Amino acid sequence: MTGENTLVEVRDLKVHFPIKRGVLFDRTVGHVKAVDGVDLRITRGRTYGLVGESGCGKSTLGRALLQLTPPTSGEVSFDGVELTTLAPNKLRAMRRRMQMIFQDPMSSLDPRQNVESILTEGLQAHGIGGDRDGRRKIIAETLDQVGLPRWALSRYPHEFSGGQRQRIGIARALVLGPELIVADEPVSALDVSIQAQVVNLLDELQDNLGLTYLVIAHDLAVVRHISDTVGVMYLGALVEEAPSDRLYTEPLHPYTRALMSAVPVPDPDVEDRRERILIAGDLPSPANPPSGCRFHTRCPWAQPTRCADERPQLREIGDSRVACHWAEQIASGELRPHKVSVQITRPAGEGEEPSVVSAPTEPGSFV
Ligand SMILES: Nc1ncnc2c1ncn2[C@@H]1O[C@H](COP(=O)(O)OP(=O)(O)OP(=O)(O)O)[C@@H](O)[C@H]1O
Repeated sequence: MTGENTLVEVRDLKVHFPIKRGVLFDRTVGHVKAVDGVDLRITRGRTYGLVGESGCGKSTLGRALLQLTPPTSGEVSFDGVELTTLAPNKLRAMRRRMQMIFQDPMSSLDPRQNVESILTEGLQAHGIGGDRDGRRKIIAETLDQVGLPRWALSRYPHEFSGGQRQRIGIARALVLGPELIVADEPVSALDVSIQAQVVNLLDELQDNLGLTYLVIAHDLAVVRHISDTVGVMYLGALVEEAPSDRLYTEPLHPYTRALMSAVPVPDPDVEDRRERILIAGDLPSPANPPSGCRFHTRCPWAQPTRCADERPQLREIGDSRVACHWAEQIASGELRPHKVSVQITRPAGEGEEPSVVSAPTEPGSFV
């Protein structure tokens, strides 16, 4: 049952894209299983961060949640209303309450429209604000909220810096008074110095307006700062979900452990001696995912039983949810990793190049 504070609930969501072949007649020869059975809940007023490497299905999940990409199966409820079966006119009205922010505002903003026109468009489409004066009032408030000056209204997207353009993108979403914002890589196109400003703005807007966020990012640092809960995706499915701090201090799934081991540590001494878990092999194709646990082909802890033939479901361990048959035994050290390289970066001495030393892992050395 949907809890009182749950704004979004996703159940067994799948998005399979057909792979077509043929010159005269399109033949479906397979499916890219971009999202393949995701369950998650987003609490009202909170931020859910979604991480995972490129191609794991994060953007497709975000778009399917907003019904911008039609799901193949599964359910998405928003404030208790099932979206997947909603009549198009009702869905349109619902869309005002769910907005999206994109990675690259330059490609998502029409270069021929000035800022006023960009912000007016949505208001008109949804019949918000009444007459011109009413709309202007809403737009002026929105500009204040995102920290853009009034003179911005008559300017065009190319006249702004990357950070300011992202503020325009945020204003375009905000002007409609949404409750949920799906932010797909909101800062990854920006200079590092600007990223923090935009992340802080999103934080501030959440505090002031009670917004709920789904933030999609490959950068674990961005997600950690902003998220209450983080979900880790691998090949179309969640492998772990936990309160943000818990995920970073006690990752339980082997894939999460590997991702975390790649995050730089601010202390240079620790950083120099930091061990990295290297995941073997390439990301398998989502058109032909491995049987059983999708990660078993690359997992340093893969076991001869269960992993290859039994797909692990997300199950609760403490306040995390983990899709690994062996999570407890891995956490306790009972199971040791195998055939893994640990990489230690040695700092360069004077006149030397920094060197990377790879060595076979002592069993359990990074448990
Ligand atoms: N419209 C589409 N038609 C066919 N395949 C698609 C389509 N959109 C995405 N895919 C495929 O689905 C998989 C997941 O893509 P998606 O963009 O959701 O991943 P992602 O984790 O957001 O990656 P990135 O960060 O690179 O965008 C990829 O293999 C991608 O090629």
